[in-house]
Amino acid sequence: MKLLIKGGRIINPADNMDTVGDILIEDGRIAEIGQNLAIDGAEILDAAGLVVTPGFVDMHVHLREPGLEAKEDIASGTRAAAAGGFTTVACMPNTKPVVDNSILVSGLIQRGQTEGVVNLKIIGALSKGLEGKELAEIGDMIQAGVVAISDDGGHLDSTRLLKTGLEYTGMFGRPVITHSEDEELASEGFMHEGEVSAMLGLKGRPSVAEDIAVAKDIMLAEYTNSPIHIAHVSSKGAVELIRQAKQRGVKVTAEVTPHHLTLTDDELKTFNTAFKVNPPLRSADHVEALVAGLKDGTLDAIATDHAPHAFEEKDVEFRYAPSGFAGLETALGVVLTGLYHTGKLTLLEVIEKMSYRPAKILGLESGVLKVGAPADITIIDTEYQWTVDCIKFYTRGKHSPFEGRNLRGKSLITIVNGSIIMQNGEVLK
Ligand SMILES: NC(=O)N[C@@H](CC(=O)O)C(=O)O
Repeated sequence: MKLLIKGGRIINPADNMDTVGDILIEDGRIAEIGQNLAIDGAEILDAAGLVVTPGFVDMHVHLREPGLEAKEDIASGTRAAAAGGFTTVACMPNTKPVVDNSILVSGLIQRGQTEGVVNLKIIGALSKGLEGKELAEIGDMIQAGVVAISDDGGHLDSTRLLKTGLEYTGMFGRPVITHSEDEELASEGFMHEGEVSAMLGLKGRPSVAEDIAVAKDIMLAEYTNSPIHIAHVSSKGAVELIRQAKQRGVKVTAEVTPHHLTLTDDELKTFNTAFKVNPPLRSADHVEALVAGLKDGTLDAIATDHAPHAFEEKDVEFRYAPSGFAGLETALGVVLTGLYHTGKLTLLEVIEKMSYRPAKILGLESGVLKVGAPADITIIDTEYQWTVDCIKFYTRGKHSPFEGRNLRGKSLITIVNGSIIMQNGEVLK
């Protein structure tokens, strides 16, 4: 089967390519990139006026399988990914049971192949049951194919366990991904600690809880000389700590979410649970530092932290609602509207942080447009205007902090391993 994408603006961050041209796909891989390609028998996809990019890679999603399928499962979550322009997602192990052994990992990889419509990568737990007491079967899970190890959902407060986990995971060249928020300071809070939390009378999760945890986690990575990846960075202190660590040569990478880059704690004034998330939405000074950190490369990747919950779980009083919300279907629109159309990031930078960088961090072959690479491609319209309507989401998580917002920019076509799986917003499988 041959597919020819014609006349699109091809942006490939790996080699700073930004040119109008054609891409030929054959047998699931990129066969040729060039001008005016004419191939007999190829299906033609007209991309004139559109941007052709490496398929997006979301290195931080919660697909809730196994055990929490009322919130999401691999079928619904990977369809949401396809709708959002993602061709690969890596799912976190905070499921029921926790993904902390190779049997579960192999099962999920298999489910990904039968139920998933995009490439599914698995992240295994660092501690058994996410309890922070004993190491999970890290070596076995890496052999079974996990791309990283993480106790995401909470901070691994045990320095001893994190040190051993880093040493062990580092031996395999894989990163430990940390949810860096000091539990003792943060766990009783509902939102960012600051003026707004004082006004609302809600206990806060102070930014220093994140700073302390990031400092500690980076020190352990530096000591063990092992790769660490800081998930969903949200505080300006954390950005500065990561910046300094990179200058010292620590093997640290970091991600930031579309919501932390564009929303502040002001939104919480409505007590709308769609804005409740960990780490919390912070004040404008933090948001500014995150955008600056993304721009200067301190923060490597944009990841959604797609964390869907069942409608009725979120539809309760603020205090009782679980943290997290759907992110896969709004990510590109939010980032283009908030960062690209405002001139804060170039289009190449946006694409780099949504495809090339996260693929590199996870050691994937994708994230690039080059001959021989898997044909994972996203075609986007940067000018497409649309309004977020959660009811239309493919994800089961029908809460989004962007509900009702007008966004500019959308992925129109998602191609996974050479097959078109989403076209004009509709997932075809
Ligand atoms: N990000 C969130 O607010 N929620 C995540 C877990 C977490 O990282 O707290 C979830 O799994 O629901």
